[in-house]
Amino acid sequence: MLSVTDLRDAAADTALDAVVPRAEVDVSSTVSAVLPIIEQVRTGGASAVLELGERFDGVRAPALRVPAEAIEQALQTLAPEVRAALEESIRRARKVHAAQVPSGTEVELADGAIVENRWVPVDRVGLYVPGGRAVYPSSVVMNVVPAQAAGVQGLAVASPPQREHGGLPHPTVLAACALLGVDEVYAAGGAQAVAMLALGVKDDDGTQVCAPVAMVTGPGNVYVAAAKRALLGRIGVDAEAGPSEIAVIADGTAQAAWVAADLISQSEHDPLAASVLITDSEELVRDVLAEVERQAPRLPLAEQIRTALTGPQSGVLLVRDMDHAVQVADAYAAEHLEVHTRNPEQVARRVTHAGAIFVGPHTPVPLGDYSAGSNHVLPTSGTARFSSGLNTVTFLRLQQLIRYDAQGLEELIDGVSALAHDEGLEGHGAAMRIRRS
Ligand SMILES: NC(=O)c1ccc[n+]([C@@H]2O[C@H](COP(=O)([O-])OP(=O)(O)OC[C@H]3O[C@@H](n4cnc5c(N)ncnc54)[C@H](O)[C@@H]3O)[C@@H](O)[C@H]2O)c1
Ligand SMILES: N[C@H](CO)Cc1c[nH]c[nH+]1
Ligand SMILES: [Zn+2]
Repeated sequence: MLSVTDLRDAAADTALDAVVPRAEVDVSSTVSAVLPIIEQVRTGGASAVLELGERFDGVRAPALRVPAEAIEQALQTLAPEVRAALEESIRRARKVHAAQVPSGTEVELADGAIVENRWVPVDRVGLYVPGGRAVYPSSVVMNVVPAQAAGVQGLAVASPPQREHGGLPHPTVLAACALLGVDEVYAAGGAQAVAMLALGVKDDDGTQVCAPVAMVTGPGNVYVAAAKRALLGRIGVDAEAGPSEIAVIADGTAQAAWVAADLISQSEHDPLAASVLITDSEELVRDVLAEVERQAPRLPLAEQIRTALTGPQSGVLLVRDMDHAVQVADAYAAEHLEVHTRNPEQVARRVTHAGAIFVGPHTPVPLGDYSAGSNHVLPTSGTARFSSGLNTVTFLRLQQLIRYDAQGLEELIDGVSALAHDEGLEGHGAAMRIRRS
């Protein structure tokens, strides 16, 4: 299923970012498809969101805002083993995200000259929880926990209406909200959900149904990522966390069956999901390909897995050695990178471009998808070169408080006047000198 590209003889000046596998359909090529949806929500409000749900999710939600009783009912009927697993995921995630809260600092630069750095949470955020091809209660945890750790006061969750559940979001999504103390939940998916959160929507009678948020975070398919990009500026967004990706760096010591299972795991998310093996071992390539053929057809989502693994975004890259593997992995900048090598710690520390790195054979990506304590909302499509995964700081703004007294100011009046004069902005210098006693 996976095509093999041999990079061992590639010239030293080969542009690696041009040879790594990438999907043909990406966020930029999808923005034009979501603009009319955003416009429809802007002009049509809540009823437009419901209509779009009917069109894209095949069901009209009974109401956009999920009633409190439905959330409570979902918690009451949650299977005990799922509840216990969710509670453990929440417990671990809370510990990790609490440790990300930065402390403010106050710097005294001279007598009467202080700059304070303080972290302020975003007031109100919209958290997107996917629910098209699969449902993602785990994404409730991954969105809500860092937002709460940051101290965000207003949390609104949106997740697509489910036909099998009368147009409500999936009951485990609702139960996860209840466990985390979130009661503002909307039955809305895709670009229309992002637009609803960003712009706010009213009922036909003018009643506000969803108030606008300052920021939208969360993973989703390419339509969700495109809507976040289209609305950026009106709102803040987290990294582009689109169709899932896994890259595995492996050498001849790797267990082929485990590597194959992990490559398959991410490919079941989306036909656009990407699975990439980077190895210097021809023998491992042969064994992994055989394992993929053996394992994939046994899974319920076998057809989707085949589509993802045979797409241009997936493949095997045969490299010269582990140095070359690190260069290729950096060029690919995977959402998730697994390292299955003789010295996984050493190799992992050398890779700088990856949303998250899973070190060693006992740390598979699905562990991080649900319960490792790390966050699974991670940058895709090479954006790990400049973005982080969702974290507590995503929901914080660094604000500076500048406090100078007369003595502190006096020391800088001449310097600032000189700089202002040099920029041709004499009013700036004058505003300094007027304070000279
Ligand atoms: N990178 C990450 O951190 C991360 C984490 C979890 C999940 N994911 C990804 O999230 C995605 C979840 O996708 P999903 O589809 O299951 O759920 P989703 O909720 O992201 O998307 C479903 C919505 O897509 C919209 N949609 C579908 N077809 C459309 C069309 N033709 N035009 C306009 N809108 C359309 C619909 O409005 C629907 O509600 C997967 O790609 C998965 O890999 C990524
Ligand atoms: N692998 C996804 C991130 O790309 C997260 C997830 C949730 N559930 C299963 N997997
Ligand atoms: Zn996953």
